[in-house]
Amino acid sequence: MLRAHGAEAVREAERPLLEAGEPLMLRAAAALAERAVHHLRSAPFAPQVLVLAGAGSNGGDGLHAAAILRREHSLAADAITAAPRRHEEGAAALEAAGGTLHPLASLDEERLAHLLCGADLVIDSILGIGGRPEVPAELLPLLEAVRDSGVPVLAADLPSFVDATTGQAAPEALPARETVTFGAVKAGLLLPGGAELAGTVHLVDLGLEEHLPARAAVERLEDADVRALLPRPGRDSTKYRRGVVALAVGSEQYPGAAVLAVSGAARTGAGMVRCLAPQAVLDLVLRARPETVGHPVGPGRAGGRVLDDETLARTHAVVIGPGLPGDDPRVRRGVALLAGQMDVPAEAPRRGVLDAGALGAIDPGTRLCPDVVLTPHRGEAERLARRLDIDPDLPAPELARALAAATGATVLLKGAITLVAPGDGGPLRSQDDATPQLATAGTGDVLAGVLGALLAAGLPGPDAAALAALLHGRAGRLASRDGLHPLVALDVADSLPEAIGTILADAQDLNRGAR
Ligand SMILES: NC(=O)C1=CN([C@@H]2O[C@H](COP(=O)(O)OP(=O)(O)OC[C@H]3O[C@@H](n4cnc5c(N)ncnc54)[C@H](O)[C@@H]3O)[C@@H](O)[C@H]2O)[C@@H](O)CC1
Ligand SMILES: Nc1ncnc2c1ncn2[C@@H]1O[C@H](COP(=O)(O)OP(=O)(O)O)[C@@H](O)[C@H]1O
Ligand SMILES: [K+]
Repeated sequence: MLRAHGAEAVREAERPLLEAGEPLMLRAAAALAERAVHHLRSAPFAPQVLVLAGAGSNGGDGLHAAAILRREHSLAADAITAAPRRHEEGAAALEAAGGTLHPLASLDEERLAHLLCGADLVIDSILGIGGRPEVPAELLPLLEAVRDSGVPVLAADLPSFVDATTGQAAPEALPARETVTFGAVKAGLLLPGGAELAGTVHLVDLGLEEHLPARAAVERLEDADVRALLPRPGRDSTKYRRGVVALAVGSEQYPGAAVLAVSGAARTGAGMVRCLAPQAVLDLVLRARPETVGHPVGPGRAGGRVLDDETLARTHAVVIGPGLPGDDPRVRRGVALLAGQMDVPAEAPRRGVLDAGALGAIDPGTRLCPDVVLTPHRGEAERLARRLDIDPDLPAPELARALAAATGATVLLKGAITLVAPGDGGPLRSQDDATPQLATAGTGDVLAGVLGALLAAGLPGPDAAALAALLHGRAGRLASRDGLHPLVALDVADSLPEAIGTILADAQDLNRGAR
């Protein structure tokens, strides 16, 4: 699991080390220089490095790195000082190593273009964790020139003009090929804004770990977490023990959503998938997925329960919403079931997914638990926020958190980066596994099914949600050959087994699973 921290937590963790006289900046600079050398390994003869240096400690990192590149790697490294002041110690080190510092104010357009023309790598060390997401006017031409030059950028600690805690970024901030981050991954590198600019994140150990708070600000599941979390069938498994998921999905208007959600659940390894839908929808579902257990709903049954007590007691999670109009009786009943407002046996499921049409049934009085996951995209999240008297314009992390706090449910906010705000107030999860090819109708229905299967298997809501986002994203990447070609939603469901298998096989511990 990747654990990221905000600026304050990092400063607090650094404090005791700095007080003990640990040379943190020199360690950071050495690591930065090493990564620069790595990036220049296939550069032409006598490559040149240009450091953009601010006046704070981030500038110090860049200037010391340039000095190390000169002293220890005999590379031509010079700097542009991007603030009226400069980091004096770093500047002295670079000058002592024979480097040149060009004050930005002394460079006209032509001279700047000339410097960039000769550069093989730019190190962005204008601002680090002290940075705010606004670019001063005098720096705009510099950033534009670097961007236009196409020279690869290595960011020191985090891309400049990104908020290390929230990820908010100035629109003019420079995208990096790699970010060499010091001591701890910064939360802003995993959140929308910063994540798009960071490139690959390379963490440098500065010995901060034991001083960081036990609780991260943002977490991200990685392959090893999938292997730890994903339940695998064993010799004593039965279809009931693996988890039974019931999906109230699909209507006359949107029958296909049922096929997609059911396929997502089945392909994730649910023990049994029940589908509660009108007969015409069930016919379609059964043609595509004959293993589905159908429960017809419709005229004459609209007021009554679809699953009897015994069946409900042997169902472990529900998915309500894909392909349902807001006034469908299954929505009202499903939300009431998950909110504990229905007269059902104690074993009836209180965990599940509320998606699409079901999100409209949540009002200020709805109290849910963290094992219920709401799965809005941005538009749905904003509509829900208005109904719950939450500012719909909040940045995504705050919006997800506010919706979770207001409902008690876990909120999975879909997007290029999918955020999960746990209903119990636990650390925000941020998953960046997807491809823009997933931006096509119906892929969200598949996600709801994946999540339903994981909840039915017994995973806690926040883990199930982050894991579903990861598996769905990976399946999307497989189905589109890493974003190369278009996909349709059913391709995503069909790629789930391979996505899962590839992650599990990578651990070479296949014999732990079923044989
Ligand atoms: N504290 C430590 O022990 C270590 C810090 N290190 C580096 O130090 C960095 C933090 O250094 P600083 O606290 O000096 O902060 P920065 O170097 O990030 O920023 C310097 C100052 O610039 C100003 N500023 C912020 N946003 C601005 C904007 N948009 N336009 C113009 N000016 C702006 C602020 O006054 C800020 O304090 C880290 O990111 C890391 O790179 C490393 O050397 C490792 C050790
Ligand atoms: N630009 C994008 N990059 C990566 N993933 C995306 C992008 N746009 C959408 N997605 C993903 O595609 C899915 C779309 O879901 P949703 O909007 O609910 O679609 P639908 O309602 O048509 O099923 C979500 O999982 C979302 O995270
Ligand atoms: K930086």
